[in-house]
Amino acid sequence: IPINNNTFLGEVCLHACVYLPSVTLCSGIGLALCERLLTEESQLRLCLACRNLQRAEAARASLLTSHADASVDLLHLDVGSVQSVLAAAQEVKARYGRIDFLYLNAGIMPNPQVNVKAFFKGLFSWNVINMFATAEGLLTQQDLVNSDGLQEVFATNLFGHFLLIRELEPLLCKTDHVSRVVWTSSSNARRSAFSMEDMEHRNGTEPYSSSKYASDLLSLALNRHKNSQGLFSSVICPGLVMTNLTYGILPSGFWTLIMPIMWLIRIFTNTFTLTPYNGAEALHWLFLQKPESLDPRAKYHSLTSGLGTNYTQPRQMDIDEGTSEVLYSKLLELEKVVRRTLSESNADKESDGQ
Ligand SMILES: NC(=O)C1=CN([C@@H]2O[C@H](COP(=O)(O)OP(=O)(O)OC[C@H]3O[C@@H](n4cnc5c(N)ncnc54)[C@H](OP(=O)(O)O)[C@@H]3O)[C@@H](O)[C@H]2O)C=CC1
Ligand SMILES: CC(C)=CCC[C@@H](C)[C@H]1CC[C@H]2C3=C(CC[C@]12C)[C@@]1(C)CCC(=O)[C@@H](C)[C@@H]1CC3
Repeated sequence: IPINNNTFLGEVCLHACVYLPSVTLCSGIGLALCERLLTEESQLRLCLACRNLQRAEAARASLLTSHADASVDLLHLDVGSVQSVLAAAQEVKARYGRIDFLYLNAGIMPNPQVNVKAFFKGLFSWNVINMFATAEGLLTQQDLVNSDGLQEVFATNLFGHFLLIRELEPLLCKTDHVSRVVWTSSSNARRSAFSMEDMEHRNGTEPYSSSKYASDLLSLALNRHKNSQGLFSSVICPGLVMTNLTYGILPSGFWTLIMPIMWLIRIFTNTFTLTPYNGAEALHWLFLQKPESLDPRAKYHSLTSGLGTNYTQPRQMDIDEGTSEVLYSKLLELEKVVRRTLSESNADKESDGQ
């Protein structure tokens, strides 16, 4: 089945398996991306990996409404749980022979707090555009420890994805085939929010910013280690998109009030993509690119002009090889620890059951 006009996947392919770790019920950047990919290439085989199968079923139904012949599989995956990631990866390996695209889209920002004073100070400063694009200095979150003993934001936004890639290496790293992983990072990613001594961000108040910076570093390391095995990694920022994540930052009535202002600001700020469709621009654009033509040090931004035209722009990330290598080694170490802990606790459960 010819799957698209781009040569990087080969002229003929049995099926393209595009794998998406999260989709929100009839909304969100993940679902918008699925819509756009199916519009681009109806022969794709999508697998929606979601923690809530009811919502996943609804997302699937909405995709099939507009693409009746599409092939859309579902998979249960809570990317914030080690056990769930391992089980989901087993299932993927049993179902599919290869993966062309792995979109790492799941992300959380729990208990966000806006620094109102900093917002009004920023509003009347030269930094105002940057503040609206990155929320630098505006947002803090309260993180929790999950049942694996990991910080929840780190586990969901970074480590679960890392573990998934590690587990899926047999499908992603094939010498005769090119695979792609795409991280939905953020322009909120900031070097100063990340500390190698505290990569889980146990002691800070910006776990979201820290986890997104870590994903930027990890993508660089993955390219260094895996390009020779046919795996290519890229990073995007969708801009400011109105989704559940953003609505969760302020009370809903407040958003209704400021929405007209947001649309007004959008005329001057191309990072205000606002709709999930626009936010998925860079994800969709990457789907059409040859991996060798991409810059491993660039973050690809979805942007929308004042006139409403969508485009993708690469911007250099504030990352370096040395730091990315140290993070990669630390993640491999942590992987060993969580695997050992999990097998010990499974052994304990078995002996308790006997
Ligand atoms: N909105 C924005 O302005 C920006 C968003 N981003 C990033 O874009 C990505 C998508 O977010 P967005 O669409 O905005 O927000 P949504 O909250 O709409 O989507 C986040 C998705 O992640 C899923 N998810 C969260 N935790 C898990 C988990 N443990 N296991 C599996 N899936 C999970 C959610 O599932 P469920 O449906 O079950 O809740 C949801 O579908 C995130 O990584 C976010 O950080 C980056 C920059 C800006
Ligand atoms: C009136 C008050 C006190 C605040 C209203 C505006 C902010 C809530 C708003 C300004 C910049 C926005 C922003 C994001 C969320 C909402 C803002 C803080 C993001 C953090 C959402 C998630 C991301 O990853 C970023 C890229 C966004 C950057 C800008």
